[in-house]
Amino acid sequence: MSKRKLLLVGNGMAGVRCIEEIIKLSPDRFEITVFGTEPHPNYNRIMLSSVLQGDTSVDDIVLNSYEWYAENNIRLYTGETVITIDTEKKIVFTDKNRSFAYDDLIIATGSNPFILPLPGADKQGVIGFRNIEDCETMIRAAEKYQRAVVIGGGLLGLEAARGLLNLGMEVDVVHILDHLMERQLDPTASVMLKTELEKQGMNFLMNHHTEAILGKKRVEKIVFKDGKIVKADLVVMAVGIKPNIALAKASGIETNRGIVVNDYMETSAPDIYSLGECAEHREMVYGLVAPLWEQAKVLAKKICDCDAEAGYQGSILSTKLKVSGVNVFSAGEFIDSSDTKAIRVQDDFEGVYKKIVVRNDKVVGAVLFGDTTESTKLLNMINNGVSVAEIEKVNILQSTDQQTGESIVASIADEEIICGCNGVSKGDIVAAIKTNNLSTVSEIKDCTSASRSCGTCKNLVGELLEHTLGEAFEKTEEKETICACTDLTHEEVVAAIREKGLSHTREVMNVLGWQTEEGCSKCRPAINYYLGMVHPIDYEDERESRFVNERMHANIQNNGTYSVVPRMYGGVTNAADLRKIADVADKYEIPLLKITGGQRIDLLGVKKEDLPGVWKDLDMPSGYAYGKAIRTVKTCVGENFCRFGTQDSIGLGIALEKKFERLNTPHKVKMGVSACPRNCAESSIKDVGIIGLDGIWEVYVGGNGGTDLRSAELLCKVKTADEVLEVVAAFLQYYRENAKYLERTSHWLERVGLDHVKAVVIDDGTARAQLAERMELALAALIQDPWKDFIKNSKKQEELFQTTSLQLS
Ligand SMILES: Cc1cc2nc3c(=O)[nH]c(=O)nc-3n(C[C@H](O)[C@H](O)[C@H](O)COP(=O)(O)OP(=O)(O)OC[C@H]3O[C@@H](n4cnc5c(N)ncnc54)[C@H](O)[C@@H]3O)c2cc1C
Ligand SMILES: NC(=O)c1ccc[n+]([C@@H]2O[C@H](COP(=O)([O-])OP(=O)(O)OC[C@H]3O[C@@H](n4cnc5c(N)ncnc54)[C@H](O)[C@@H]3O)[C@@H](O)[C@H]2O)c1
Ligand code: SF4
Ligand code: FES
Repeated sequence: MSKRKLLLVGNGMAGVRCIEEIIKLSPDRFEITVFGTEPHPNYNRIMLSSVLQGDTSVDDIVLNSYEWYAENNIRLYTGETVITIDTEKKIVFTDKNRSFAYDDLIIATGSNPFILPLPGADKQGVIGFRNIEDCETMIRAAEKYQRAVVIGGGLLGLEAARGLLNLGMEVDVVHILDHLMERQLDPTASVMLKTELEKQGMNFLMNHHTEAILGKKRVEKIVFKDGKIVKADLVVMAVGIKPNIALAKASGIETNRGIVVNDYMETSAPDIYSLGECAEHREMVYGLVAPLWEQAKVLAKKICDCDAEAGYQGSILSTKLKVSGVNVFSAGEFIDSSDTKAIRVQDDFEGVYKKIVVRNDKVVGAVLFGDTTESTKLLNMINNGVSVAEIEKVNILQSTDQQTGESIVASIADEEIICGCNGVSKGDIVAAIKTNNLSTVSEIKDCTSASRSCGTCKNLVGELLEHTLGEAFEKTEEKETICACTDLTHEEVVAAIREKGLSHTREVMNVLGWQTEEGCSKCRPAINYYLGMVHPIDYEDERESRFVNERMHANIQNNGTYSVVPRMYGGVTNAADLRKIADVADKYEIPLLKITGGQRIDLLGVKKEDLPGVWKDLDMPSGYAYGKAIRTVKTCVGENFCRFGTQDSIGLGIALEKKFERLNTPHKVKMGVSACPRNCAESSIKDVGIIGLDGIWEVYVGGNGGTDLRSAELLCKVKTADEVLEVVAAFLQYYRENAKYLERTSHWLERVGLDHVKAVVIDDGTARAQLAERMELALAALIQDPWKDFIKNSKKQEELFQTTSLQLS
């Protein structure tokens, strides 16, 4: 039976979550294609506040990597916007003049920030806060400018303001009303919040109505209705959001504030569904993630023809402010009304305020400030309409452990939600712990998604783990296992491979009692690496256990094309190679040639089916730009041409690259060789960096120029290039044998310490010689260049391009 074509418009949190649910229910039912305007895979938008506040990086908030799409056979078009839908012919049209037919279509286009239509709102430096680009704009502005104004004292405005303060800016928050977060807090909590944030350095302009934004090209000042003026180098508008309904409207689908859907997320057009912030259900549009998870489950069941039961019934909203040092929670109806009664506890000494709102003996809303321990319990009471008639009212506001000495998790029912951000219940977590023998919070995160987003439920998840494991908890908590498929750590798996002589992946999994049949995308590449490292001569690399870029020998790009980087030893090229590259670029219409940071030429935008032809015509070795392997050796000009040069940096760089090329390592390894301390090859931020002085080479290790910037540390000084090669061989072999898979040299060195590495690699001559010997063995066993191997081997071509037949001319 041919698969139905499922198109998702909107590569964001709601849409992709729905695809995940669909794949769980019916993995082979659909041929899936996803379009996203943003040039990124799906990421955790919630965490942008944490990125801005410096608590995490953009790389760490990716929810579904490009590999995930490839592994699930999902065609992804990033940077491409669907502009209209022909609902009769069932075709979508994109801004790249392409059209795609569908059987089923999901619209999950989210929201746009509301930008106040003020004079001057189009000036440079006036932005919303919605995506990675906005976040990066703020980070860049903070490097150059001093004064930021955030308009809007809601959740987003306050989280943005905290981030800008962390970035060193002075921040004014302009709020139109008397009270901050009036949509979530009562006046008492709001005043306490303002006091706390003022202590943190935020300045508030309450009751201020912005009239205009002034400045030449860039914003310089803002003016208020009362004539007051404040200086501003950056203005962030956080005054609410508008559902993004442009596509639905342009396509004749019924819209109101959002895209109108029924309880099964069906729109007015046949086979078109909608969910997330763009959808309007029973006259409600939501601006938080919890409702989206419920909608995603219902829609996945509907679209897979499973019983979607009563459908989506709407959600009760709850929020937590993500500003460090401030605990604020709000849920349901938090303002008193004539038919409600409230229980309040206020402790001005401790800065704690708790209020619950009760109607007809049922909790219908709550506000907590200062101590939010009870948030999960209260949210579940609200969601489940629990009667409090028989409960001593004030006890509801006390931790269960204060009353009974027991952890709060004991009193939570199985169906109650522990992680609101990801919709994970206590029952889900307990079942995951028991079925998969989970022993850490991080394993629970991998397995269930609980604590994957804002992280405020982490403590509760930890308590639940402790409660579920009981006696066993202490013993296992600190252990960092490879993944949820096993209880074993990286070190234990490597030791077992050595001791038991295990020689292939299946054997490792069977003998070591893996809890899943096929392993997962974390353990399979790791086992494959460890087997190759332990048995360099006999082990046959398992291509299917490698990440998609390594399987393809090229880097997949955000539009589904590939980038190809040929090797240029030491960053040195010649006229013949440049001519070949130019001819290949012309022949295959390669849209972009770019010099990389490692001094190589990157051919970007190569079509998958052109890869073999490109490799054949280039007739150059692979630069391994896609591999967990030795990447580039960057060199400076050195003594041959530079007047400061003391040594032959190019010669040494080429020798290093030729010696170690194609070597598999736990993570990528970059090197640099400079011929004087001016360090033009940036040796001090390389995994291995060499700096030449008169008659001496200094060898530095553990540097990193990426997200976790780290200076390399001096390992040793040697006199000759041969000694450099020997020391580097010993260092790399020690790293290969002892680091965890996917651990960069910088993290590994921080974990084990430079002194330890020096003691083995430098001070102990015997150990160094043995390491260098084992390195020689590994180098001798290296396969030939993968591109050359590939163009000669038709079986490999078939495997690689299962669906595309290739003719090599
Ligand atoms: C900084 C910040 C912090 C937040 N913190 C929290 C929090 O702590 N808790 C919480 O519950 N919620 C929070 N939210 C809200 C939460 O992120 C959203 O509710 C959620 O992302 C909505 O998901 P969505 O898929 O509906 O929309 P989005 O995640 O916005 O995804 C929609 C995607 O569709 C794309 N798109 C739009 N039109 C088209 C088109 N025509 N063609 C192709 N692609 C298109 C958009 O570019 C976008 O990438 C926060 C939001 C922000 C901005
Ligand atoms: N922690 C979280 O849960 C979290 C964090 C960030 C964003 N979000 C979500 O993202 C969305 C956007 O957040 P938001 O804070 O922009 O929306 P919001 O609607 O919650 O708050 C906007 C605030 O701006 C104020 N405002 C409106 N017009 C104004 C004006 N002219 N001048 C000054 N103030 C004005 C409003 O009074 C309101 O308090 C919301 O759906 C929110 O729930 C949630
Ligand atoms: S590092 Fe020194 S020798 Fe090398 S190019 Fe720069 S200045 Fe010249
Ligand atoms: S509540 Fe936010 S990650 Fe769990």
